[in-house]
Amino acid sequence: MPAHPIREFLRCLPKCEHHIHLEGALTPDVLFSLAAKNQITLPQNDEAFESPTSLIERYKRFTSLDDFLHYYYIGMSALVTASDFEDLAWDYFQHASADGVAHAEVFFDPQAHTTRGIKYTTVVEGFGKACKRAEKELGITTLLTSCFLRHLPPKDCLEIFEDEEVQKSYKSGVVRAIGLDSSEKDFPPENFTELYRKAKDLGLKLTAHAGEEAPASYISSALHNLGVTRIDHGIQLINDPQLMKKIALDKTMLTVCPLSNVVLRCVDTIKDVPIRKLLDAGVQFSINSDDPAYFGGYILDNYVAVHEAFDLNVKEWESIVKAGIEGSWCSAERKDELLQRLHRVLAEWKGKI
Ligand SMILES: Nc1ncnc2[nH]cnc12
Ligand SMILES: [Zn+2]
Repeated sequence: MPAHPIREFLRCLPKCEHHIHLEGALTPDVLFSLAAKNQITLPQNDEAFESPTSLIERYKRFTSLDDFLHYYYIGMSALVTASDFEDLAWDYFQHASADGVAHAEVFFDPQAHTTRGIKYTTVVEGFGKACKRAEKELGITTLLTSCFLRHLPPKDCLEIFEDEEVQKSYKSGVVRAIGLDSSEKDFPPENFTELYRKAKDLGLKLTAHAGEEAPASYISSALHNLGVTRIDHGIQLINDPQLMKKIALDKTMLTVCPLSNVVLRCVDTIKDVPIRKLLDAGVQFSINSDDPAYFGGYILDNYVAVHEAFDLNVKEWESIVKAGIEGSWCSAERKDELLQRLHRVLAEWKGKI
């Protein structure tokens, strides 16, 4: 028997990760070494940037989503070359593989790089190479999602969406989905209706962060005005029972990020993440890491934290992992393969936990 049987059981489950910002996998150590290599000056008037250790300490004291985003955008300014992006994503995929991730749908923020003079093609070349390598060497199927920064003017988002290289990446299938992220309050989904209409016309998959800090009305707006088929975070859904019923009925998946919600103070403790309420209401959701280098854990740490807080039984874990597989944007064959793998793992663990 392994020393930590529950952790090992959760590791063995064929997990799908749907909510991980690749830039959020940039650890303080890598951030400092890239900044030195690329001659990027980190803020000198903020003592958090004295060393990787002081940065880690600062990450323990985030007060809100915006407080985190301030550090997130500074951190990613150290990324310059295609190989910086590739190494970052490869580091994430290795962690994901060690945690038993079978399929990973990963976000990146093009505008956070193009607005500081990095070419979109550089970013996509690096991330794309790491995705291919993860498929080949780790057996993880992948999907790249380009997120738009909602704190920027919608016309800027449209402009980058229409850029020739960006369009090429969609049409070639290197990037297959769009998302909406960054500061949430005061930047409602309906501002991006035209962008999402155009993305839908291209056949891209659609998701958006909604109901992380802002109210459940952001979730209904993302569904109705943007036509998304998935909601990132969505924890405020529990404040709108009618909408919760509809989301359960439609099998719209939420990508819940428990450690993130605690660190960014959307909830007080993991026990306040509405896992039990979502399960009881029959809402489909997956469990994800969001920004693992900033929130103290990768996907398995999130699974373990949920297990410790809610003491879920095997049936409940089966339904969560199954929802993640069924809600993934991979092929029907891949879903079947993962469902079969899930059944094998459950059979192997029967009676052991
Ligand atoms: N949790 C989060 N919410 C919104 N935007 C983000 N970008 C990276 N992490 C994010
Ligand atoms: Zn996120």
